Amino acid sequence: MRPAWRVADVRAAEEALMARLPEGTLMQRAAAGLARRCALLLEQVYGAHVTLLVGAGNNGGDALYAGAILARRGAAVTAVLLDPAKAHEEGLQALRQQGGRTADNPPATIDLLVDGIVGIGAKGGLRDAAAAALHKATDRGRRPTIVAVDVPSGVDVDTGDVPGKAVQADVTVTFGCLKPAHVVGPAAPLAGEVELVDIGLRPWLRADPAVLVPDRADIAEALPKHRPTDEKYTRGVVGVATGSKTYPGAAILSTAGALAGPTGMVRYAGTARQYVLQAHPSVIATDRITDAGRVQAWVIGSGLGTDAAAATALRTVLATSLPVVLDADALNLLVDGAMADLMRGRNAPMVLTPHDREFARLAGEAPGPDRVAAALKLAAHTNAVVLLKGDRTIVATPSGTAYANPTGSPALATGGTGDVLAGLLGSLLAGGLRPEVAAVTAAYLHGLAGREAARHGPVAAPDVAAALRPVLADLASPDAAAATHK
Ligand SMILES: NC(=O)C1=CN([C@@H]2O[C@H](COP(=O)(O)OP(=O)(O)OC[C@H]3O[C@@H](n4cnc5c(N)ncnc54)[C@H](OP(=O)(O)O)[C@@H]3O)[C@@H](O)[C@H]2O)[C@@H](O)CC1
Ligand SMILES: Nc1ncnc2c1ncn2[C@@H]1O[C@H](COP(=O)(O)OP(=O)(O)O)[C@@H](O)[C@H]1O
Ligand SMILES: [K+]
Repeated sequence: MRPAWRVADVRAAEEALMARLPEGTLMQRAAAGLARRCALLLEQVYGAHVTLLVGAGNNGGDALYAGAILARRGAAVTAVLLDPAKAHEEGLQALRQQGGRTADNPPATIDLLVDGIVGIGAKGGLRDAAAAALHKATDRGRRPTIVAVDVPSGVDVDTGDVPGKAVQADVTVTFGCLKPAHVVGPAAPLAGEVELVDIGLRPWLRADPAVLVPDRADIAEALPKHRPTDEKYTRGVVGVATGSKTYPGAAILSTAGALAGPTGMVRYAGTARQYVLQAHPSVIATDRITDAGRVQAWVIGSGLGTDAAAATALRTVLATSLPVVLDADALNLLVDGAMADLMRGRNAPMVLTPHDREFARLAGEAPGPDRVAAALKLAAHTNAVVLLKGDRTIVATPSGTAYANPTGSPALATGGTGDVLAGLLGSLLAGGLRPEVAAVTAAYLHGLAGREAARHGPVAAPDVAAALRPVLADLASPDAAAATHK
């Protein structure tokens, strides 16, 4: 897992580390890493045109020192100082010593633009002067490559919110550790590719990380391995109570998701039985949950409806002592609080899988700018693991741990993909994974499947279910456990 820390924790670690080092050491380390990446992005450093947007703090200092290194190697470096009186003095001196210059406006030619406007000291969206300079530097025939220093300026570093104008970077070079804005919320895609430069901070980061990001090896390790002694029941059986006469597609899609998972059998219980059997002959299907036979976990909700029969189905599932995935209409049925006693009485794990509108109905308010905090709050309140869907799906546990999925793809923004996710998640739960591990694994695989499906053209939900197979095959290959997230 790759951890991300909040600003206050980064500041505390920085202070502890700086106390043992000569002044300026950390900035030198940061600037060296930044300059190295900038040089790699330029075809040739000598003669390249580099512009630095330099703000009032140390973020601008990093940019100036990196600019000095590039200028020493022959780049034509121009610094646009957004607040000349507050620009990092020693950094500016270093740049000038290497032949760099300052200008009021971005020059006509820019190969590489370095965003040193603001880093972890940011408050609110980009200020007008910074936004205007950014506009002048980027709104031109050939947009320069943009490297953000530490974070793309204008984002909220702790939440990943983007409250106003912000930089869209191609690459972000960050120092010491990841921050939440690199991995959650609308800020994450603005960071582009994120490179973490080691400045020696890690041993001093003593607080719990704000959020954890799984990589490929984590997922490969979490997946249950088939054993030669296995038979269908030892691999776990998942029960799927989804769909209805009105929405049979949801039943087909959630069972498709479940069939791609690790369990040895999928049981379906509901009024879309005939449709499910037609689509998936290996499913054992009944009309009612009470007739379904033994399972190790239930998935309930997608396309179920919210009528009396749906409420009875939900009560039946909640009354079991089995792990349960609550999706879509099952979440809507929880809103009026009629099931609150049943929820409270449960010892077995529950995973709630809301999208933003379902979250708002359930929590009484939209997730808002801090999606991690919102998901954690609902998880604590319901004593369930919450999987809050989105580009960077969040998984939050009642005990306060949060994960951010890195594999999301906009290709998944199409009807029915959530049903596939719920089925897969149920299978992972029935396969014996802890609920948060099942949720993180399902979101990761689902995102990869969205990407895989998108390689072949426009994506519909059945394509995502089908793409889970090559994705799982790839992960199960012997070298997957050693690989890191690409
Ligand atoms: N931590 C570490 O280990 C290391 C940290 N390092 C580096 O230091 C950086 C943090 O530096 P920092 O503390 O000086 O703050 P920083 O982000 O430059 O911002 C300061 C100024 O920006 C302004 N400003 C605020 N909001 C704004 C907005 N929305 N739009 C425009 N401007 C805005 C505001 O100005 P003011 O209000 O004062 O006029 C404020 O004073 C960090 O990100 C990393 O790059 C590395 O060198 C080494 C190791
Ligand atoms: N822009 C996006 N980028 C990445 N993933 C997305 C995006 N939009 C939606 N998704 C994913 O697609 C799925 C949609 O689920 P959901 O909203 O429940 O759809 P449905 O109810 O139609 O099945 C979720 O897994 C969500 O994380
Ligand atoms: K920046």
